[in-house]
Amino acid sequence: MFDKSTWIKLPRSVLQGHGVLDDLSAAVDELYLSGEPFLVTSPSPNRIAGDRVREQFDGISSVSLDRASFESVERVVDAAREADAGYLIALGGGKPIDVAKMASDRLDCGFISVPTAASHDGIVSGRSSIPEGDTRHSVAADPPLAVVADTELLAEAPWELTTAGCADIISNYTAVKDWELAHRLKNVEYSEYAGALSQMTAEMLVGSADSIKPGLEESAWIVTKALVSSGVAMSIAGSSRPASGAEHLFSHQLDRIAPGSALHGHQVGVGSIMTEYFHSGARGEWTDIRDALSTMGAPTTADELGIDDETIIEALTTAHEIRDRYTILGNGVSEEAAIEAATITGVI
Ligand SMILES: NC(=O)C1=CN([C@@H]2O[C@H](COP(=O)(O)OP(=O)(O)OC[C@H]3O[C@@H](n4cnc5c(N)ncnc54)[C@H](O)[C@@H]3O)[C@@H](O)[C@H]2O)C=CC1
Ligand SMILES: O=C(CO)COP(=O)(O)O
Ligand SMILES: [Zn+2]
Repeated sequence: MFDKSTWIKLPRSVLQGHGVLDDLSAAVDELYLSGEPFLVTSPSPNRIAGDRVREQFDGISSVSLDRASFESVERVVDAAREADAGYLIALGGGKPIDVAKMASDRLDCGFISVPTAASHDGIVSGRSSIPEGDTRHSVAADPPLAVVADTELLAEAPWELTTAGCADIISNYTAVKDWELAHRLKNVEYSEYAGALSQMTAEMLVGSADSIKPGLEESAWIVTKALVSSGVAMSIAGSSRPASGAEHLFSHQLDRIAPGSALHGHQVGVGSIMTEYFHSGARGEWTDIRDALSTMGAPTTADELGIDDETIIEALTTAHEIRDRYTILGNGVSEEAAIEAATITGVI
């Protein structure tokens, strides 16, 4: 008997372009939702674009969060219940979007993703990435019902947020290699479609590197398209595997031991240089990853991340502990091997 089955969940609408934030209520109308909207945001996005949302949804209740945590999810669930919300609107970077994604799952309602930064590929994905104690949970949740990505707003965000988005996409190269490795060695389920889409997304972004420059709205356009595509790859896979390998484990570990030091995308980019070295050796493709990051203005060294060498080595040697996800790090790299990789690649 043929017993395979899959359920791919994707957004119904993706609006991307200049000024589309003002079409948010029209996009919501198209979804035939019932009940009141509830806004989930964080301080800077709220200051920058909160009023443009409030103008379209009279009297909308909201919560502004400082961090992504299970406690923040509970706060949103309680406040949204109190406001009798029918659906959530997530406005901001990766953190409010991840929290709203998980809260909407708990509340059994939909949410709309309104990114204010092209900084991460969780804009569209059906995963929520939430730290807790010594681990990091990649929680299955429904993807947004709609995504409203205003390239005018995204282009006005600090440039480093856009370079973080570029680096989150470039890290797909090593994430896919880790996934293939886990498939070969551990029989982890692998999707050719999701793997190919994720890799192609990284290749297309690198191919457009010359058009990714500060002050160009087209940059926000190109990067956001790539972030959407990478999120779709995660939805096809039903896992963050296509976009999250050992370089993400390294970044999650940095979040634990050096919280708030650097942006998620920048950390995974630097991680990718070193994990590519582990995959293919001194003459391997790590130089391509480093050069692509550097062309787009993303950090390639510990110094540029603002993190000291010892912390980089600690994160690299302990990254495999953060979650049960087989990668090139296997059961852990030794301190000597980590120092050699970080030194040869110029990270430290
Ligand atoms: N669920 C998923 O599939 C994925 C989740 N993530 C998660 O997303 C998070 C990383 O996303 P980030 O956006 O880097 O984090 P973030 O939400 O903390 O944003 C970074 C900073 O940029 C500020 N910001 C956002 N938009 C701005 C604007 N227009 N102008 C000025 N400041 C602005 C925020 O207030 C914050 O201080 C991590 O927690 C990561 O684990 C990342 C990728 C995929
Ligand atoms: O950041 C991600 C993809 O870019 C996904 O996050 P996780 O590593 O938590 O699954
Ligand atoms: Zn990421």
